[in-house]
Amino acid sequence: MHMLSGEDGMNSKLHSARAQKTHCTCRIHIARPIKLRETHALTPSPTCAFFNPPTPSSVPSDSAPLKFGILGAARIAPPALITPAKSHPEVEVYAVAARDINRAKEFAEKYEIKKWYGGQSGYQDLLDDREIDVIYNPLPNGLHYEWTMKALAAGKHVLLEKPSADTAEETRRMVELANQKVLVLLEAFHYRFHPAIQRVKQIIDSGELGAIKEINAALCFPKGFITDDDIRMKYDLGGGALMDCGCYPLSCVRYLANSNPSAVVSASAVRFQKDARIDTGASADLLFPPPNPGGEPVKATIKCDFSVPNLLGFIPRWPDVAVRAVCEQGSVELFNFPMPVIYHTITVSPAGRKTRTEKAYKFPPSSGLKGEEWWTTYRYQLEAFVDQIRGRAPNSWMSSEDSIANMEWIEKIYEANGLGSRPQSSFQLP
Ligand SMILES: NC(=O)C1=CN([C@@H]2O[C@H](COP(=O)(O)OP(=O)(O)OC[C@H]3O[C@@H](n4cnc5c(N)ncnc54)[C@H](OP(=O)(O)O)[C@@H]3O)[C@@H](O)[C@H]2O)C=CC1
Ligand SMILES: O=C1OC[C@@H](O)[C@H](O)[C@H]1O
Repeated sequence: MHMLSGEDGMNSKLHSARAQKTHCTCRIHIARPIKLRETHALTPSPTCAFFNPPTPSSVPSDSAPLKFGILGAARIAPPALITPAKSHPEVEVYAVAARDINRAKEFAEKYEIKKWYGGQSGYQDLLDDREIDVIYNPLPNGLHYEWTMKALAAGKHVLLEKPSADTAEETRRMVELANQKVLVLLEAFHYRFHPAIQRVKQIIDSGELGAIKEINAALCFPKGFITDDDIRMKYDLGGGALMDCGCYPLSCVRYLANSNPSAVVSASAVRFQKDARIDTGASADLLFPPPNPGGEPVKATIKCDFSVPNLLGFIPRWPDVAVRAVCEQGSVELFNFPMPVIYHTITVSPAGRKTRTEKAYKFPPSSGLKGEEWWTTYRYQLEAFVDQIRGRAPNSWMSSEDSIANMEWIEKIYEANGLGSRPQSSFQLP
């Protein structure tokens, strides 16, 4: 079956041409081509990116693929690791562990993973598997610390889901152990690795729009997306909207401001009816140091929500998933900073000049940076992670200090909104 939902023949041809260019083996293209005013790239097919990426025709013979083991049959594992791994010649998703052996087996069979572990000792058995080089940790936030510490202690590199832990102290300890063991530990803030957010940062840093004055970022989901029994609603597992989706806008404003905040000006939260320690939505006003000596502090607002109600109860709202920076001589906005491969727009409005729209699915050829237009944020992230393990220079990197600082400010916002930090793990390495 070859199904195209493009609006006209011209767009269909563009899609076919792209499929050939990237040697994409996808058979179903559901992306709706977009009419662009000024583009740097065409819109890739999310189907190709998320479900059926091209597979490499040859594997480099100089080094065996890194074998990854997954802790938990988590929903995020397929888009964040299993699918991106298919197009990475140096990655093999080799094993999975789940608390229930049948679940582990089912997951392994579904995703063609060679080995599975289960039962009470399943997670530890996976860590003890000497074949495994790297652990992907997509456990609930409240278990990130314990299982990352155990994985590092077992000598494995770790790709750790966001937010890195429940507290900054936990993140600090994981970073210390990784450094001590000379292992790579990366918090999976995938959006950072994509050209779209990096292009926005480049525009700001270039000074084209003058000094930055204000940044606003949001990540809000429609009501019903997160159910009451989800790990995100459980305090003991490190739940809460600020932890889950608020950590992105926070990370994003810190990234674009090139610094950490200097203060939380105000913070509020909507509390979950069944557990007042859980926020189903949160927002905070932050201040950042002035970009220039003697200048004004930069103002920032972050917002997250698990349950944005539909209009009139049934009409979904336009998703609030944008970051916008207002500078002295104009503004720049990136719509859909967390999932840019599906669709994104960078709108640059220089004061007194024409607004332009950019797209950035791939780095410009002159940069020498790696990537394909269909690469998801996760695929870019995996490339960088493997490069770092292999001792090659990645396209870009997110430092451990950055992860620690994000947790510090999550805690400061929870302190300011009255909910308090998530519980620190009592786990200690033997
Ligand atoms: N980078 C991204 O885009 C995203 C990141 N995430 C992050 O990934 C992590 C997992 O999220 P998600 O995949 O949605 O969650 P899931 O609930 O689908 O997966 C969590 C896994 O944790 C395991 N687990 C172990 N102990 C418990 C416990 N006490 N209660 C519940 N589950 C337990 C379960 O594994 P088992 O199979 O052993 O039962 C389960 O598969 C979170 O940290 C989240 O923030 C989530 C979504 C997107
Ligand atoms: O990391 C995330 O990004 C996407 C959301 O669906 C999810 O709640 C969050 O964990």
